[in-house]
Amino acid sequence: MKVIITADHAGMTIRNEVKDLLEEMEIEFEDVGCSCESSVDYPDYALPAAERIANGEFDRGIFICGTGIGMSIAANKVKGIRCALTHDVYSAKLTRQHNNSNVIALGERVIGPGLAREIAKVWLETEFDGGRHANRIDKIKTYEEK
Ligand SMILES: O=C(CO)[C@H](O)[C@H](O)[C@H](O)COP(=O)(O)O
Repeated sequence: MKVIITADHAGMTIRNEVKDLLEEMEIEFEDVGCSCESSVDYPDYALPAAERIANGEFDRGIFICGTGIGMSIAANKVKGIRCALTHDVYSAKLTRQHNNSNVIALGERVIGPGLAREIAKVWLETEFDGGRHANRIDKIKTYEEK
């Protein structure tokens, strides 16, 4: 699995926690910024990172901002992206099993780094259930093709 990570200025602590987790799990990843503490605009990071998942360069993404909302709205504009804003472990598991989410968004002004790590770990470890859930995702894909 190859994972792309991005964060705006409000997500740097969780970004570093997630990078530590990925190293521990020996999962290949690329961190595409932001690289500074000054204010940046989350679409400038979410949209290109999401495109690199949609084009097959990466399998999954973990996008972090203050609430996770801006990153998730932007990521979900990219065809083929199913980004789940996830602030609890149960949803992290279910969004893999049922939605086959390929991105999670996390909000550093909402949850702490410890919970973010647990959410990311469960999300990375959980497989898609397929079956009836695949039919539902196919309906989203059909809509995207219109
Ligand atoms: O998009 C967001 C809110 O939905 C993100 O949380 C941003 O990180 C946030 O808006 C940044 O806010 P700031 O006041 O510019 O630091």
